[in-house]
Amino acid sequence: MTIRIGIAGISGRMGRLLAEEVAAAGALLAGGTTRSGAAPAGAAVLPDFAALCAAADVVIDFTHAHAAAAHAQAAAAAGTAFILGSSGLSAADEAAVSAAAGRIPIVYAANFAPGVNLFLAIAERMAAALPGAQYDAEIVEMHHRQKVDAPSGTAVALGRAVAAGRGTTLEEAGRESGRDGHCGPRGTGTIGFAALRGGQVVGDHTLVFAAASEQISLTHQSFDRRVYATGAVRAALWVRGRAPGLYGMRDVLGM
Ligand SMILES: NC(=O)C1=CN([C@@H]2O[C@H](COP(=O)(O)OP(=O)(O)OC[C@H]3O[C@@H](n4cnc5c(N)ncnc54)[C@H](OP(=O)(O)O)[C@@H]3O)[C@@H](O)[C@H]2O)C=CC1
Ligand SMILES: O=C(O)C1=N[C@H](C(=O)O)C[C@H](O)C1
Repeated sequence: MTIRIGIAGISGRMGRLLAEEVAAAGALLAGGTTRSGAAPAGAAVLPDFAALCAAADVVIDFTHAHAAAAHAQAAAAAGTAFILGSSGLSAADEAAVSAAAGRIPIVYAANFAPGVNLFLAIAERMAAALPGAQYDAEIVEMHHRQKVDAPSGTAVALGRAVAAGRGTTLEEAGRESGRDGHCGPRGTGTIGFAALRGGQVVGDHTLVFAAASEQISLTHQSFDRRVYATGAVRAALWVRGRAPGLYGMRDVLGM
């Protein structure tokens, strides 16, 4: 049976592209939700997120962190698989998403681009080989001027990958961000973040390992946010029929 895919926030930058990619994949666009914008022509607008879940086999959500927990709970109540791309979730939001994944399959990814997911795997391996006592890990990201959260979800995921490679967590290693004024020297083993905003940059991420006598950097750049939409629709096709659980894009890609 043709898969029915619903899109939360269908009038947003990602929502519009997702609607196009659902059609391009030969899936059925079950409709979308929007509070203020105009939905793409031909897309049914559902009154709320619960109605969207009732109309769809899988719902894709690229809206806002503040909606993530409630959306995951509503998807679980409806038994609808859930693809979550929103960034900037708090620890409590992520705990609610994990709890919902006890009842439905959820794919939650900071970034749905294949190259970024390879970057995350490489970051973990690099960090394992470059100890924090000698190599300072710094993550620099740049995005369009409309982005509302910082650092980006992808930057945080890179920080988590570095920490995992060093056998710790980002919380234990410590985050350094927003350096300004007399902020003191850098902490050994911490992970630094810097966020740039401007123009219409789709998404640039650089991971730097800087030591006393050498430095290595790895950069990923997205030139078209359609890469995220294609990845999210791929995840939606993959997730149907899966057992409940919290999956990542690396599961979808078989990495
Ligand atoms: N994981 C990934 O690969 C990617 C993640 N993202 C993330 O996706 C999210 C959306 O990005 P983008 O499309 O650029 O943003 P936009 O602001 O263009 O779109 C978001 C849409 O969500 C709706 N929305 C906003 N807040 C809420 C809310 N509290 N509840 C319900 N709906 C809401 C708005 O529509 P309306 O007002 O009509 O309801 C809006 O149109 C961001 O968190 C971004 O970081 C973006 C790209 C890739
Ligand atoms: O808001 C965006 O645009 C993006 N958000 C995601 C993030 O926060 O990492 C993914 C991508 O970088 C684009």
